[in-house]
Parts: sequence; C-alpha cells; structure tokens
Amino acid sequence: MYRAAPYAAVVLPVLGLQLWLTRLESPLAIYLRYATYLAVFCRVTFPMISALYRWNFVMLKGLAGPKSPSLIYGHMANFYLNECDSLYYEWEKQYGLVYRIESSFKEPVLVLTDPKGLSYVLNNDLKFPRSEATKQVLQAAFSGGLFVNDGEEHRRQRKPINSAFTGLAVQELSDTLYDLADQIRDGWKAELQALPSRRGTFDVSRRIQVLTTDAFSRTGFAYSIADSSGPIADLLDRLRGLEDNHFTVLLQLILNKLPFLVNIPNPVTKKWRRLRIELGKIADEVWDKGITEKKFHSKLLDGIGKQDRDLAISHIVALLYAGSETTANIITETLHKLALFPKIQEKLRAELASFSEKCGGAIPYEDLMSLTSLPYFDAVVKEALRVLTSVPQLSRQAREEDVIPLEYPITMDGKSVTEIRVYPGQTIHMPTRDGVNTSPRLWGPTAKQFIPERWLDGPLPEDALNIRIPGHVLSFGDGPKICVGRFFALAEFKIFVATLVQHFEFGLSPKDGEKEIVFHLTGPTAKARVKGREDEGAQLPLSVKML
Ligand code: HEM
Repeated sequence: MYRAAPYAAVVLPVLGLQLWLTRLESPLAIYLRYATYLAVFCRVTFPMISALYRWNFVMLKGLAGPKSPSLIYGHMANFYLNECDSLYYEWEKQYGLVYRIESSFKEPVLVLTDPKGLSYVLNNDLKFPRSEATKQVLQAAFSGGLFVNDGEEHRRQRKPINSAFTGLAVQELSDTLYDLADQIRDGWKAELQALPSRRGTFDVSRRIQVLTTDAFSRTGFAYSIADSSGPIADLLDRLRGLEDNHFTVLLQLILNKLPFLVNIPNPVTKKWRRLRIELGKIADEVWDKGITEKKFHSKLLDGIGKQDRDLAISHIVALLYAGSETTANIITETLHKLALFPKIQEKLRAELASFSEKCGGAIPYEDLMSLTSLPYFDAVVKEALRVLTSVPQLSRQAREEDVIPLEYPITMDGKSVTEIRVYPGQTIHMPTRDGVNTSPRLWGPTAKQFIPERWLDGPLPEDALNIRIPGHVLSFGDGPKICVGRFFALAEFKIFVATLVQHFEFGLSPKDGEKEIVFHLTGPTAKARVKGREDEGAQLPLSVKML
C-alpha cells in the first residue's frame, strides 16, 4: 500500500484543491481552477488525443491485418485467455510475414516475421527496447538487472554473466547435471517398480520443473532448492498458478498505455512482486552462503558477486526464473511429442542405446553435445527447439522514427515495398513458436509438423536459411539480448532427455488418450493444459513405463 502514497499525496490534494476552488468566486480561485484544468489537459487529455490520432491515421497506415474483435481488448485477449499455439500461424496464411493487429483502442501492433526485419529490430536494442510498460513490470519483479536495461548498461551487466555461461563453463558444470538426471531416473524407477505393470501416469511437467529449478540453482550457485527451508512445491505451484483473466488482461492493457500506474498496487504487479519475494528469499540465502561458505562458491556467483549485492540478487532472481520454466517446458513437451510419435521415440532410444553400449555406460558430455556422434538425437533436439519453443513471442517498442528493412516485399496502400516506416511508441511482436520457427512461407508446407528428419535429409529450405540467427530459429532470441543461458539450457535438455528416454517409455495418458494438449500463455511462456480440462491449470500428464 505504501507504494501508492506518493500518488495519493499528489492526487488527493489536487482534488481537494479543486473542490475548494469551485466554492470560491474570487478571480484568483477561478484562475487556479482553470490552471488545474489546463494541467490535466496537458498531462492526460492531450497525450490521449494525440495517441488516438497517431494510432488511427499515421502508424502502419496502409498495412493489412485481421479485424480487431474488441475495441477494449483489441486482439490481446486472444493471446492471454485462449490457446496461443496457432493464432499467428493462421494470420500469416492470410496476411503474409508482415501485418498489423490491434491492441486496445485501435492501437496498431506490427507483427514482424520477416527474417531481415526481425534481425534488424533485435540487433538495435537502443532503437527498439522492450516497452516502457514491460520494463516497469519487470522492474517490479526483478528490481533492475538485465531485463530492464539497454545499451551500454545492459552490456556492462551482462559481461560477467556471459563468462559464466560459455560452452566451456557449462561443460564444467555438467557432472552436476548428470547427477540430477540419475537422481530423477532412480526416483521414478523406485516409484514405478512398486506398480504391477511398472507403468504409472503422472503430470510430468511439474516434476520436470522441480528438476530444472534445482539444476540451475545447484550448478549456478551450488545450492539445492529442494533443500531450501521454504516448501519448494508451494513456490512452484505459485509460479505455475499465475493465470490471467479478463480483469488482469484489461489491467495490463491500461498499464501499457499508462506505465506510471505500475507503482500503484494492482494484481498484475502484485503477482510479479510476489514472485520476486519468493525467489528473492532463495537468492538472499544463496548470497549469504556464497560469500561465507567457500564450498558454495561457483563461477556464476563469483561473476555476479563483483557487482553490488542488490544487483546480484536481481540477477539471481532473473536467472532462476528465466532458466527453470523455459527449459522445463521444452523438455516436457518433447516427451509429449515422443509419446505422440512412438516411431521417433523408438528410433531415438535405439541410437542412444547403441552409443551407450559402445561407451560402456553413460554417454559422455562431448558426444551428447556434438553434432555428429548422435545425429538423430541432435535432429530431435533441433526440431524440438524449432517447434516447441517456450517463449512464443518477442516484443519490442520503437523509441524513435525509423525504417525497418525487409527480406520479402509486402504490399502497402496497393504498392510493393521492401521496408516499413515506424514511429515512436510502435509496438512490434515477433512470433517465434507459431511464427518464424514454423512459418510455411519459410519452412514449407510441413512447417508445423514435428519431423526431426528435416535436419538430416539434405539442406533446409532456402527461405529458412534466410533466418540469419544461429540454428535458423528464433527460440533463444537474437542480438544483444539473446538468451544468456542458451548453452546451459541445451546441456540440461540433452542430458535429461537422453537419460529419461533410455530408461522409460513415454505414452499418452490413458485417461486423456488422444485428447489434445493445448498451450496457454502464462507470463512470457507457453504452458501445456489438457483440452477440456483447462480450468485445472498447467499440466501434462503422461503414461511412463520403466524399461
Ligand atoms: C530452452 C530454454 C530457454 C529458452 C527457449 C529461452 C529463451 C529466451 C529468449 C527467447 C530470450 C530473449 C528474450 C527477448 O529478447 O526478449 C531469453 C533471454 C534470457 N534468458 Fe533464456 N531461454 C531458455 C533458457 C534459459 C536459461 C537456462 C537461463 C539461465 C540459466 C536463461 C536466462 C535468460 C536471461 C537472463 C535472459 C535475458 C537476457 C538479456 O536480456 O540480456 N534462459 N531466453
């Protein structure tokens, strides 16, 4: 409540003054009254009128796009309240790689799936930062740090974290990842052994989230979250339970337009603050142990610790949050795809088993990470990153007027053009999951299907090669804000999936059968739910059989 105090301290006296002035008839009172009206006009009414004018008559003028279903929500309720897996995919079929959608009150949003255009935007973080409103919310959640800063300050903060996440640094941490993989294998085996058919059905997503949270905290900070004094299950349930409804979407839209309101207590920032408090407790503990107990020292803590304590804790909270859910989602979804396509699962298991036999035990880290030792495994991982990426869209806002170059011509006002002019405040969405990663224009007619062989049978389509990002997919972003934990995520993903597939067979849950698994946005990530049982929240039940 105390955060509202500065606003109340300004607004209440102004209202009181107004009420008092309306009772007085002196010329000074009348003058003061009109001065307050003028101030309100300049601060609120004029910016609103000018924004409405720019949205309706200037920004993205002449660019086609789907009709907005609601004046208040624009297309935004579709993203947060409905399934989020194929909206952009359907729109692309009709409007191509560049088109407009709308936020509230007809604010135009540029959807950019053009490879050259999105590289341009993502590589110019000073011209195209995250939106002011997003930053304010992230500031509330993480109290500064990587997510909030741009340009020089961002690069300065990122440097020590980058050095903790190089390929070599991650390799040094891989023993802990193997240990954790063995622990989850042994735990599941003990549980399944007790069942008659050695088969059980459970929500895999929840268990994998515990695993990835622990993987990051144990390797990064030599600290086991599972041992933390706060109940881990409670923390994870809180993170997973952050669902949106019409009211919170509306609030987000209002905050987008009036970012300064973020500091007034509201459910949107409250959930982020709660997140920071929960994760901050762990981060605090990590910090204290890290600096007092030698054994808790790690490369990452050393790197971060060179900066001040508050900033370091912001980083720890950001890394814990960004690192666990994203990786957990993609591992879980990969297991679901393997359950859906048993032939892929069998082929993968056969390759892993024969290699492991050759090695006489666990497959060494170098081979798991190599592009050549296990070609089919590598193809499955690449395909998972392409089709199942956990961050479904990246979003930026133009800080100044600029012209975005495009790879493929588009039609605007009946003319063919290869660039698009944007004005300050222009919001840009760059869809990954059902956008650039699975665009039929770039990947061909089978773009949306899970086909690992596409990485083995000859070169990728020429248009996909135009996505000039490592791996030709946008799953980890691009430019200065490219995912700092991508090598770590890949190591985790490969070690955990390789271990689980060698020891367990994954099938669809007998209760849900072929029931569709659908995806809903919760915060920045897409989470699985069972169709028809969406109100039960995020879950991915699978049938798991011990081999
Ligand atoms: C498969 C798993 C992961 C995916 C798909 C993923 C995806 C992404 C994406 C798309 C971005 C860029 C966001 C933007 O440009 O707006 C990002 C940034 C980030 N990721 Fe990841 N990530 C994953 C795993 C991780 C892990 C394991 C960590 C840390 C241990 C991590 C830490 C971060 C951080 C700190 C940023 C912000 C970087 C910055 O702004 O400089 N991520 N991630």
